[in-house]
Amino acid sequence: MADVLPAGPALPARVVRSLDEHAAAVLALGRPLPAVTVPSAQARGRALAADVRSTLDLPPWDSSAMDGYAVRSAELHVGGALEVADDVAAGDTRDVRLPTGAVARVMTGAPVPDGADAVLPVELTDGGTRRVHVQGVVAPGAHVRRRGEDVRAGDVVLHAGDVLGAGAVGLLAATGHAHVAVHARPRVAVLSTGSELVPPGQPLAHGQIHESNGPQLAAAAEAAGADVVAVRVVRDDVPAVRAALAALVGEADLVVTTGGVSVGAYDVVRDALLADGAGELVHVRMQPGKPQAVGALADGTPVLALPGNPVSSFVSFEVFVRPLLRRLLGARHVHRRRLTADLAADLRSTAGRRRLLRARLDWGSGRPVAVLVGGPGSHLLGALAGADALVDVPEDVAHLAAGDPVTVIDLREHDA
Ligand SMILES: Nc1nc2c(c(=O)[nH]1)N[C@H]1C(S)=C(S)[C@@H](COP(=O)(O)OP(=O)(O)OC[C@H]3O[C@@H](n4cnc5c(N)ncnc54)[C@H](O)[C@@H]3O)O[C@H]1N2
Ligand code: MOO
Repeated sequence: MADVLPAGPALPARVVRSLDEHAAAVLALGRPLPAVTVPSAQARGRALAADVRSTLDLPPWDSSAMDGYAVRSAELHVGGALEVADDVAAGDTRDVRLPTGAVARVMTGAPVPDGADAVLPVELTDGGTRRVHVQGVVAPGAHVRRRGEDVRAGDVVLHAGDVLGAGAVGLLAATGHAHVAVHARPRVAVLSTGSELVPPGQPLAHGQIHESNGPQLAAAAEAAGADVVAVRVVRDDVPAVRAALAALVGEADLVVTTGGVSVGAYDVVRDALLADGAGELVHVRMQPGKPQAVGALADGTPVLALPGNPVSSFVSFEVFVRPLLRRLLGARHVHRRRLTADLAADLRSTAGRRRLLRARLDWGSGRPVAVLVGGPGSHLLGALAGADALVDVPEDVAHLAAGDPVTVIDLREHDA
């Protein structure tokens, strides 16, 4: 499969890989980080390190689903009246027993007294507080939430590898877990290289541009669950890049760089990683994202070197960095969801390289239609913010027609 491009006179050799081959090689660099215990209320976005079992039945006792009266359903007759023997609000901790021939007023979420088998909603009565006039009847079991009907004590309610969304945080609290074991968040350092880069907010001289890959990658890493510990910029100078990488030893679980991995005279990340001995240059048969490199810090921390073009670094993050981050995070599902969409317009590609094209999904007709945005150039940032999907054009496809089904990578954030 993978072969090696012949090195030109001055260029180091590159491994040639398909996108999937390189993605698999990158994913193999990481394993889930060790477990840590965190307050459940702060666990959103974290991946569980172990299965979680409920400590109790849910509901923990029979409870009322309606405001009304706890009754013996057999005692109800339209037009009849019954004594209201008790009044049970939510939070009432007494053990109440319903006398024969009487009802107890109950509120939603209140315990249903022993002896009652149903709740008569207040709307089916005159709302009386001493005696209540019955205007309708209910069947046994009506409006009673049975103990344990939702969750049983000891049930596994969440699984190792689940990434916790808001619903899971609620479930942890409801099942009695103040703390939970999750994997540590991956610490990510981002290093942008380029002597042309100037921070946003500072004036640009001719030949300079604002540094945008750093903030972009940091935001993408945070959205993937990482803890971004550094976003730094280095000029195109091999010793400076090596020093910047060395300074990250012990600080990060993953280093992501951009720029300087191609074939230019000042492609310094390439040279710095090779100089450190652990570097591998890769030519991925894809566009954008062709030039890639992988290396390691002195302590073995992986370094993923992405191309500098903003769209290339964005797409490379999606298909190479993000799955590895999700693996470090401990997530069971490391890949984005894929959907089938209809292509909005004809598309030409180049057989021999996989294309990942930015698109916006139009759901107006009920099924997704992929509208390409931003054009093919890897420098075209203008429309990037409007893309919520990447159309995946296989290596061997040169033409697709409007209406053709295509696989798209769904970039929208989902829990789990
Ligand atoms: N002769 C060849 N030239 C290029 C080839 C090739 O095969 N032969 N490949 C092209 C492809 S494809 C890509 S992708 C780029 C990747 O190059 P590098 O990774 O070495 O990136 P740079 O040259 O440093 O920068 C490329 C481009 O992106 C801008 N950039 C870089 N960093 C940032 C940043 N942090 N924020 C915003 N913009 C950034 C930079 O100014 C350049 O315009 O190489 C092609 N060339
Ligand atoms: O492969 Mo480069 O990433 O297009 O611009």
